Amino acid sequence: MLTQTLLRPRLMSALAAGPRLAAAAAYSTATATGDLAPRKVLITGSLGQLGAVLASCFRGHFGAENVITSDIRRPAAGGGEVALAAANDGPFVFLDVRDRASVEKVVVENKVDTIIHLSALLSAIGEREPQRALDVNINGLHNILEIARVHNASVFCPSTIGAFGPSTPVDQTPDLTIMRPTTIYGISKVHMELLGEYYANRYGVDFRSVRYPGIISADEPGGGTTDYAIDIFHHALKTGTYNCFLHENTRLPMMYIDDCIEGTFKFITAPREKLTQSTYNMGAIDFTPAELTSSMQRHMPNLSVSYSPDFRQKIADSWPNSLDDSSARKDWGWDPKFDLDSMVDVMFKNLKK
Ligand SMILES: NC(=O)c1ccc[n+]([C@@H]2O[C@H](COP(=O)([O-])OP(=O)(O)OC[C@H]3O[C@@H](n4cnc5c(N)ncnc54)[C@H](O)[C@@H]3O)[C@@H](O)[C@H]2O)c1
Ligand SMILES: C[C@@H](O)[C@H](N)C(=O)O
Repeated sequence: MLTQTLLRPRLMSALAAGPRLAAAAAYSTATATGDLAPRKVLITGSLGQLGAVLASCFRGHFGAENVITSDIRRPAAGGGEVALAAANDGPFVFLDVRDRASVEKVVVENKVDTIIHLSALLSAIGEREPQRALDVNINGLHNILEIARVHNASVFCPSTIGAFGPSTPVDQTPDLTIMRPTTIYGISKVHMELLGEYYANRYGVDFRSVRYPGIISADEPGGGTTDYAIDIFHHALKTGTYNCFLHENTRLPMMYIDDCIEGTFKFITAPREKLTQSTYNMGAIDFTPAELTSSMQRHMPNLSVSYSPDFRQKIADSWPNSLDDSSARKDWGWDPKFDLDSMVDVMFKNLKK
């Protein structure tokens, strides 16, 4: 398997250009597996927690002008440097994924061949607004798959540990198992996994998905159940205290953003023939709020955390403790690097900056 790490001239000039561009370019060193042929990429939901960073990674490899970012909102002041860069460092268009004609126009006019479909309502916000979650997560996906079928584009759309449910085996949850989620988010993601596979088998669409755990980064999270693991850092640095919305012993699978981006880029660029399934578990670390607190107390011995579980506790209780990701490791070389302590160290380093 051809593996290459590229530190492109574009990254070198971004680093020379100053801190904002350098922040955006930081992810362009991700490793590709195999196919680095030129691509024309459309990313939906680009201003969210993952989209901004993925856009930076793809622009670093394929050129800013070849990666169109899009969202239903404009980058807000205070939305973070990487989110601003996602909109400002290359083409950005306003797109509502529920509006098929608008998405299709962008794909056709720009000869897009790769769609990274990130627009979604996450687990907690989905339970607050189930009808809007259905609309965005289901109708948006239908539009993307149809456009990909008609215009011969590949699709990457992430799934989640939220696709599992209370009857799923909780430890080392395998790729193929009982999937009866109880949130609208999880139901929409199981639908996405199955429909994507149908489009692959029936129409030959190159559809790929991974089940991410909770992703931890310095950027603002989008309204999920794993958000506590980000919020806690911000509160700790501002006030030295945090009131966690999950119970102290709630174990969930998690992953640091650098591993997420590195793995996602590897997966999307992996040769098709290496893949034996359309959706893969992507595990990394797992911990409880109490364990995260202990690790953070290495930096802040006086950090004080209290616990007031709310409606998100029920969601968390329906998800796995840890994932079996052996197929991802075997098929396309998934190899996460961050453990709990190294993730905490880098989060403090970045946030203090
Ligand atoms: N962040 C995580 O921990 C995590 C874990 C597992 C899976 N995922 C998946 O990764 C993807 C991205 O997640 P994220 O954390 O960046 O989410 P996010 O909530 O931060 O970003 C989602 C983006 O979608 C946009 N959006 C909402 N409705 C839209 C519409 N109608 N049209 C176009 N855009 C719309 C929002 O404005 C937002 O910027 C999602 O599919 C999510 O399910 C994320
Ligand atoms: C796990 C993931 O899908 C998201 N962070 C959520 O909690 O909803």
